[in-house]
Amino acid sequence: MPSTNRCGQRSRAAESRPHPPPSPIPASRQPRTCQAASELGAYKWEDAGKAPAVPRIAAVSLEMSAGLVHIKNPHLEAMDEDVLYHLDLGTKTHDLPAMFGDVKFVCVGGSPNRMRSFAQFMHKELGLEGDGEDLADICAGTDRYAMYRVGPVLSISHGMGIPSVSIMLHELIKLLHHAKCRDVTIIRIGTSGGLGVQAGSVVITDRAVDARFQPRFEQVVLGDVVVRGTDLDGGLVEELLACSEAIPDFPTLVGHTMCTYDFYEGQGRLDGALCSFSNEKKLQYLKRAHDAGVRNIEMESTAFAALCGPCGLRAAVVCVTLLDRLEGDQIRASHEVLQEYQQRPQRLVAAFIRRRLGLRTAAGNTRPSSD
Ligand SMILES: O=P(O)(O)O[C@H]1O[C@H](CO)[C@@H](O)[C@H]1O
Ligand SMILES: O=c1cc[nH]c(=O)[nH]1
Repeated sequence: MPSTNRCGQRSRAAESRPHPPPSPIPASRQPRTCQAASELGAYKWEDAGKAPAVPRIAAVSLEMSAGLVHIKNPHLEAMDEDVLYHLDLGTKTHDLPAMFGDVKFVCVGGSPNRMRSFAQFMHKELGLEGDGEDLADICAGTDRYAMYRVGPVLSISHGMGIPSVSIMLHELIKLLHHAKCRDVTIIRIGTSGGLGVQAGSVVITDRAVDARFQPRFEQVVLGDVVVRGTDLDGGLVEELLACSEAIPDFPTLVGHTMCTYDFYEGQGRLDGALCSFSNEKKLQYLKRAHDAGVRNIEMESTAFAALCGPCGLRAAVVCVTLLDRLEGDQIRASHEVLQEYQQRPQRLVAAFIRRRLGLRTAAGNTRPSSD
């Protein structure tokens, strides 16, 4: 495998650097760990008040080996209806297997317009009939998220930040499970702030890390901190990087992505309504992040990885960088430039989907509309 892509931008440094050791946490503050491998074994069935007929671990591994999406919640089995409230869908009101059973690719991103424009772009890239202009929003009954279906591709918006993406993913993963989808690949196509990379570069995430540069996602559950791993699919990273070779007009690299709970202070910005640190401290922090292998910063990747992987979805994160955070905080590029930047992850992911489907011509070299 080449050590750089055509633009010479592959970040080997980010891949080869060992994990920095976890920062010491006093025993009294040690969070309850719920890493993917140990999670099932640690689950207490008596807590759920219902033992399954088939040992759950065996049932789940059967589902996984069949490529099915599985949910790790025994309570769902006892429900006669599942209302996916924020998607305006449900198991009694909709025939989910008929609507979604053959979905193979799910693409998610913050903005409803971006995800509509991506769906229209995929309509063209897949050579489907019509111009794709009249695609219906499947979630039109709610204004929380927007969802479009184009052939085997589902395109869904998730809003900004971990709480918003997490709600959408809980319902989306249940939807894919109820629909009996198999072998689903899910990709976040987003925007981000770069670290030491040229604005407009596309970063394929090899590791999603938190604001302490650790590959973990922490959530308070019933008053305890639960920690989940943030593994992404290494094979997908390589496949996506290989697809970038056919799109030479922007740099694509592999690196760690830092996920924060905030756009301003949480990403070390000096330009929020509040700021509690100096420019010097900010730069020290961002340089430490860069030294730890971080090449971009956004606000969903750890939750995305922590939810998708354990449920049997092959997951990847592909984000364009809108600026280099070592050079500033404000995003000053023009509307036109930002629109074109946003299209870059879409073009790469379209090329990937086309390659997976065996469609050969001009992959990635047409452009989405500028919505
Ligand atoms: O471009 P999207 O997908 O919205 O993602 C990035 O942009 C938002 C901040 O502007 C955050 O949600 C961040 O993760
Ligand atoms: O700096 C940036 C740009 C886009 N999205 C982020 O989360 N941060």
